[in-house]
Amino acid sequence: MSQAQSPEAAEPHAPPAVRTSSIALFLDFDGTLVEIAPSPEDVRLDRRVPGALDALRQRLDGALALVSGRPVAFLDAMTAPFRFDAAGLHGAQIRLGGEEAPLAAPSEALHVATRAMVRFANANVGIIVEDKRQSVALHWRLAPALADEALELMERLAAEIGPSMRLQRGKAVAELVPATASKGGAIAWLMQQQAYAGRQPIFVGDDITDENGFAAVNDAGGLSIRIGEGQTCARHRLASPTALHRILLGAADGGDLTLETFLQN
Ligand SMILES: O=P(O)(O)OC[C@H]1O[C@H](O[C@H]2O[C@H](CO)[C@@H](O)[C@H](O)[C@H]2O)[C@H](O)[C@@H](O)[C@@H]1O
Repeated sequence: MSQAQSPEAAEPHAPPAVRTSSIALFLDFDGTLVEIAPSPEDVRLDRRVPGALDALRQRLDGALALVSGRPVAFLDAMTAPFRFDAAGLHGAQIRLGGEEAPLAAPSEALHVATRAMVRFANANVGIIVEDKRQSVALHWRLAPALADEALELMERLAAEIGPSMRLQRGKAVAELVPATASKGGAIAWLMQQQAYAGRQPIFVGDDITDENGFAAVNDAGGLSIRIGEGQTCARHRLASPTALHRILLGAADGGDLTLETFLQN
């Protein structure tokens, strides 16, 4: 793994000291556990990974969570038959120990915005609307020439909705997300809960949506790891989801599970 370069992390960072048993592991999904695919429903998770995550969760006494822009139900479908602690919808939805706080119903303003997004998608081949109820995404990966127009639409819709929602950019996507939700906030909250408290967090992500998660683990003295290229405040990098799978499968198979395990790849 290489050291990441960023404005705030230009110097190489030594890994923080850590006890073997004291890790809390947070994993993003798209671009991290699975390769980016042409459209949201095309992703495939290596079938060895769910079982490996379950084994790791046991080794970590439960301190393992998925932190994603996807709904928790989607993550469950991907990792079946296992269900993990999860922060879905960029932190708007949290399930801990099987318990999930109820989500507020989406607002009428979000419905209005969703209809505008659907009209835009119907008029433009390759544009996809992903309606996750409390959060709605507009994808242009299959219509890259429409990126500027799609983003302008999303900026306008976010402004029309007002302060209850914020615009979250991602890889060939922009989403309307509840304004109070963030991956960093979700990780910080989980770190205060019994299974996680007192451990050193590791967060692996790949995207602009993961940056405040990286910042949260940096603040907590943990390990931030970005998959792939791009400016980041993560302090370390891995090349690909496959490189992460190697680490997870090796650790699940009884290999080392320390901060160094993540840094030696
Ligand atoms: O937080 P994540 O787990 O990384 O989720 C972020 C968004 O990922 C998905 O979109 C991205 O992946 C798609 C499948 O590879 C790809 O087609 C798309 O271009 C990417 O932006 C997902 O569809 C979104 O709901 C997530 O918020």
